[in-house]
Amino acid sequence: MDQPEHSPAPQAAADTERVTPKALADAERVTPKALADSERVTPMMAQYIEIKAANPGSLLFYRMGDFYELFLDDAEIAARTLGIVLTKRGKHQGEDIPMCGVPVDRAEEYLHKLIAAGHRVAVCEQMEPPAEAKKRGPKSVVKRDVIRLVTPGTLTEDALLDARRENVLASLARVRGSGEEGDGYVYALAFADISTGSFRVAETDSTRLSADLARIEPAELLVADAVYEDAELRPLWRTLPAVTPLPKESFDGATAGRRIAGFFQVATLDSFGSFSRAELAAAAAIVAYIERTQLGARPPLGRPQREASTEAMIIDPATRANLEILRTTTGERMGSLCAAVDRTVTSAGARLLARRLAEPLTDPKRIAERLDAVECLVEETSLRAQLRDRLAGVPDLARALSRVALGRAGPRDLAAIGRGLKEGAAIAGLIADAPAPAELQAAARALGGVDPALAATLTAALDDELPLNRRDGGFIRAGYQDELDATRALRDESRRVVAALERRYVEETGVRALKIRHNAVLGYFVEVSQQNADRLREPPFDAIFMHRQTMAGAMRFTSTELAELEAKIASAGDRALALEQLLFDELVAAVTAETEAIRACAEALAVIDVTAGLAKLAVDENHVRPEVDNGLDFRIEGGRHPVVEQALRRDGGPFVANECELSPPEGARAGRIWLVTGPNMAGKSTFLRQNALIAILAQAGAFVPARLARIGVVDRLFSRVGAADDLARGRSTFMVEMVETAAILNQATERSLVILDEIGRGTATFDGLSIAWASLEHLHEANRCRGLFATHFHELTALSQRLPRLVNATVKVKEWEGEVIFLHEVVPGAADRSYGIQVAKLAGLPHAVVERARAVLTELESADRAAPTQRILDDLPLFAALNRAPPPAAAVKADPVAAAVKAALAGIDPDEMSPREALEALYRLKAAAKGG
Ligand SMILES: Nc1ncnc2c1ncn2[C@@H]1O[C@H](COP(=O)(O)OP(=O)(O)OP(=O)(O)O)[C@@H](O)[C@H]1O
Repeated sequence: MDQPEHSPAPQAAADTERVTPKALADAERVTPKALADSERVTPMMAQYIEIKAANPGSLLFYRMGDFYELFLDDAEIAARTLGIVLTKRGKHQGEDIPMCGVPVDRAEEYLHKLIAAGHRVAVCEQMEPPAEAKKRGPKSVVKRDVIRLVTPGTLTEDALLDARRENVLASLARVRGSGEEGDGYVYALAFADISTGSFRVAETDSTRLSADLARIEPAELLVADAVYEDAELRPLWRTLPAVTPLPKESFDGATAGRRIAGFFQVATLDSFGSFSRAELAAAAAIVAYIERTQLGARPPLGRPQREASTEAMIIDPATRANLEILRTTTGERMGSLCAAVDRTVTSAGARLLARRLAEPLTDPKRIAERLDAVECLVEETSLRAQLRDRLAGVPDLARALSRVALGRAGPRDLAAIGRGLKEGAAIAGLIADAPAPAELQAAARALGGVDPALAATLTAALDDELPLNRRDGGFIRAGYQDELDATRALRDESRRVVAALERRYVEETGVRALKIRHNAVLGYFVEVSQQNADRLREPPFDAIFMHRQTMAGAMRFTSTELAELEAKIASAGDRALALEQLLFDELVAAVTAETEAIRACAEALAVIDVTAGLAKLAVDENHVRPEVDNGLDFRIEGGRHPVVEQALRRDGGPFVANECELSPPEGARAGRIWLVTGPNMAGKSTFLRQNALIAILAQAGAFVPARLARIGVVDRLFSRVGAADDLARGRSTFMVEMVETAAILNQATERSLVILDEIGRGTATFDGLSIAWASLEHLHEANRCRGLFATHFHELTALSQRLPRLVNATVKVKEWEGEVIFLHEVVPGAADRSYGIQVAKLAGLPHAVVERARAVLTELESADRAAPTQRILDDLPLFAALNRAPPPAAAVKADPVAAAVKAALAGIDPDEMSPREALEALYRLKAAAKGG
């Protein structure tokens, strides 16, 4: 059948309804009512202005026919961001009105670009057909309303989302606290992903706020106006993609509980567990914002889960960036820890894995539960393979469910839920037959929580090939409903009757080129060429055919018979479509009734996918189960860097495994610090990072790239590796380095793991050496943390004489015919030189520069480099600055000089000495103090 020849002209309305530029520009300043009353404003513009003013801060997508139009500033912003043509729509008082438009069927693509560029968009739809408006009079405008605010944190469409990344909306509440700590405020974060339904709350404080935000990675953060304006916090906003200030009422503690209860349709929050005032305020702000942006539609949010502040390993933003946990420093997934260990086969699995890596656990019991599950699937090879096979066919249940709940679903979303539930049931069966540990059993139970009849109904109701939109119809399977089948048969039969009628007319008139066609304006009509038209206008045919339209070269007619047939076809087609819409609503209702159970099912599938993926990784990459307990050990044997190892393998090179022992020495109550020296390019940074990554993997519940790993839970992980400017915050490279070092020295505890790479490098040698020296002493004596400290200041190795838990380690190299060969092997001891010049030569520095550098180095080395170090060690114990008790007795005992002086003093009795004997004793003491 022919398509309609043209659709109603989308621009027609704009042509007739003139826009007043000044009025539009004033839209946010002048009351809409006043403007609407003004005679300069057409009814359409009055409507536009009113809607624009009601949605400040958003670009307005104003629906006109097949386009969303933008006007004035909105148009200029959109045209610039989207790279589309900016046109003009009329003039007023000499001013042009800028305008641009995007076609409705490509709106998602443009929305995506605008949101990614940090804008928010109010989508304004026509709420009635234009014909309806006409009935109210020629000047009436089509009713329009904003049906949704699209913001970075409230997206649900697949086209707008990254399948493998969560899209988190967070809110930060601040209330006055009673405690003296920090800045006197209590903070809480609430964070939800409305595309999947997760919803959590956690308390935080001013010192760990940035670490928590880095962990949560919100796409959009909501804060109260006053918090937004806080000068102390402002720099933090710049690190986030979008921050939305809201009036303080959104965070009002008095109404928070009621608002949350209202959203979840419960009378009280008692069954939700207990929440602090700040937590309630944060959760209420999220709920209110969702209601505002979704205009009443309710996404399938789970009840807010409360997180204890000690639940996750704290990792500050700099450490996350340095260790490239979810993304590399250049922002790509490829090359990150997450990409290297991800073997999941579903996007929900990939999202959960990223979340687990972003927040490793600190409770050995929960870590062991995850590890038990991974271990089970490491051993059960065939179960693992079967699970992964099944999982590969599981669609993104959570996101489909969210669209269903928000009324944005198409037939494919419903089918995805049906398919997901069916696969889920099969997966639950596989696990039930296996000796599965608690975590997998719990997941299998969740999979069994959905009524199997739902999946059966969805499969029976929905066709195999489905249209994208419900309004297109044609998605209900034949045989599902008798009434629909009968109506469709009538519709299709009628079409055959049209074809038969056409054949009959051809025979009766003898006009072979006669056609029955269809368009939106005329409906069905008979069309013949101009030459044949006269035949139909003569008796006897003029009694049958009535002239409708003359075209260039063709003439159109209708007949009573055709009109009757048309009515029958149209009504059957409409009725079939209407029946399908009813059935669609019924299916939506059936799915919505099971929201909680389906969400639990989606989560369980993600858990199984992550577990099976980690098991596959462990087998493929030869990872082992780490032992994680509440002690202070950190012993890694045969440790490897998961990312570098895989990269080297691609290039055909072997990775050299290394040991790391930071456990407390016999009798000590704090762990060790390794001082790693070694030539450039030897592998110091790789070694440092690999141990941090092993800690993250172990506490996330994954097997680790090592032969053995025993780890006492790490509460906070710090790393200062490499240096980068933070020009946005006005900090130089060295300043950034010092700010990060300060945070470590102020916050690291005995339970922490600290990775410091070449601190003090960014300033003059002696300044740098002194800072590195004092920092190392502080870490050892005050923080007492486990740590790895890589440096090119060889002078620091002398400190191990004085600091009992400091161990020197170096990365081995071989020198051969003046060239340096990297062995990448970490061994006890100190490096004697840097081989910087050899590395520079390898890098292709001009020959003349290399030779000159060698000469300068020889000069410099002839000066005695050890002397100043020895003096600091002997005469200036920097720990005195710590204002703490003297070094422990063990340290004194270990120092032969101190022991000799002590022994000499013990043999002296001043009351029994002559002046000469006293003078001799003094000389002996002086000699002993010099180590002589
Ligand atoms: N254990 C290892 N086995 C094999 N190759 C390694 C190993 N460790 C490092 N490498 C290789 O050596 C390169 C240099 O490593 P890395 O950057 O860690 O050196 P570095 O000692 O920190 O150097 P610099 O002091 O110049 O910063 C890496 O890119 C990697 O390819």
